[in-house]
Amino acid sequence: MKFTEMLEARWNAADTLLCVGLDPNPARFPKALASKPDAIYEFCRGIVDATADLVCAFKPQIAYFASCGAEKELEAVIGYIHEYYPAVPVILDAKRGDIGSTAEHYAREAFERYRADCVTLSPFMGFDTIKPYLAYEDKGAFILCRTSNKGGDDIQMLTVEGERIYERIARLAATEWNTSGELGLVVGATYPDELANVRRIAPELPLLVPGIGAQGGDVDACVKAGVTASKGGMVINSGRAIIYASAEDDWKDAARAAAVATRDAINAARR
Ligand SMILES: O=C(O)c1cc(=O)[nH]c(=O)n1[C@@H]1O[C@H](COP(=O)(O)O)[C@@H](O)[C@H]1O
Repeated sequence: MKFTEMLEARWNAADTLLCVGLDPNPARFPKALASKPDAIYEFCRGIVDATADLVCAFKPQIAYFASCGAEKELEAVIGYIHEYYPAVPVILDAKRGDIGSTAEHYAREAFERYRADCVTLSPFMGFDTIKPYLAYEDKGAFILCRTSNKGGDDIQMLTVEGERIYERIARLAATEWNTSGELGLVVGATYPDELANVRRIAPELPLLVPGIGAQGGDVDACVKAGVTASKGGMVINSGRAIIYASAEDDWKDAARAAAVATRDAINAARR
């Protein structure tokens, strides 16, 4: 099944646009896990089990695993999601971008080694660096467009040939770059005006929207700005605000409660 079909099916079946970000930071783990050798895997598995019915996707961030030498745990977490929650797509947040011959290896890493359904990519080096991922016809890729951080202004807001760079990226991803039909865009919840603009340029593309929760993005504003005509089309990510809702013994229940509240706030905003 293609990534976009899987996402569409999940949006409809579970009635949720929430994505939980798996950004495991041992310094913030519950005390009960701190001394365990497989703490990263156990933490992610606990969060996955506590929230899977509430999400349209999980988004593991590769740096949190790689910085701890925990690539095997990342493989295992993604394998666990596929085995126990096969309807939930996994977006590997790797933000890759390199020349084609190297990109082929990054694509293999994401889709064959880690078995992700989708990956995040930087468009900075141009279309030939995106192409190797599109060769995996069923797999998705979210292209960075208008990122949630302040420094995103430095380049993404520059005007070139009458349009902002983020607008050009949105237009390319919606048209000539989208040869597989599996592209989406990353747009921060922290910039609802630009989010609305991206939605005008790309009326149907899936949008991965980080920046609610710990980064303070407004749920209501971002949902109203980013939904498609049929009130969907968004993968709204929250990481820290959900996965670190408690560091006590109730960490799984607290993560679930935070995820329920976030999913419900998103759904209230789109109805
Ligand atoms: O591509 C991303 O996921 C991403 C893009 C962006 O513009 N801003 C952004 O915060 N992210 C990622 O989204 C997650 C946000 O996590 P929280 O701020 O904890 O909800 C992190 O994994 C970031 O790396």
